[in-house]
Amino acid sequence: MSFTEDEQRLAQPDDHASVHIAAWYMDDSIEDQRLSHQQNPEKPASLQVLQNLGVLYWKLDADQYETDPRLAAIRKVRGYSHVEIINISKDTLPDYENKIKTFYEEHIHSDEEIRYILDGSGYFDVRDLDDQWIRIHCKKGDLIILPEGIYHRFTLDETNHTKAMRLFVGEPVWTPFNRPQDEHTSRRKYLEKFGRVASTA
Ligand SMILES: CSCCC(=O)/C(O)=C/O
Ligand SMILES: [Fe+2]
Repeated sequence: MSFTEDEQRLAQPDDHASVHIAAWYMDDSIEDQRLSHQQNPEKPASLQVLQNLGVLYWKLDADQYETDPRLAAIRKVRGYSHVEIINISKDTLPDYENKIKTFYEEHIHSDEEIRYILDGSGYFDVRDLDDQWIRIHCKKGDLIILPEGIYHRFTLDETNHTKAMRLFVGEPVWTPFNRPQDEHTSRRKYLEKFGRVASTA
């Protein structure tokens, strides 16, 4: 498939120079996962830090998602043929308690995780290369891509509601592989691409 210059430009992730992302290194407290868990003093993580871990980010207009040319270009250029919407709250998500537990287990996937927040908010936590948690506060209009093989988890925040679009290339596979997965092909690929481990292939 070929793309116009316009589509390629529109599909470019936001740049750390022009966009601020709400992300920070977490404290070690085992208090309620929905709290912000900022360190004292706070230790922000820039979009550049996240990009170095393979995380991509766009700020879009969630009120226009059905007609947004930027979202259309991202989907076309990156091949996201599958789209579905998940509405996460006690009243809207079947099997809510189990799902919330599963989302917060540290895991990887064998594909990218692509999430576009249409309403509400929540936290994606990702491990950096020193195994520190970075918490990303995703709100309405945030589209985030976590690369294949990155250790991560998700939780609602204190608003207790996230409505998100989940995108996928082809037939979706949502399977989480809970840590430890150090021998998993996707984990090894991730470390070869973004980590400090030399390729053995
Ligand atoms: C905000 S979408 C729900 C979380 C999810 O799908 C996932 O895979 C978390 O890692
Ligand atoms: Fe996940």
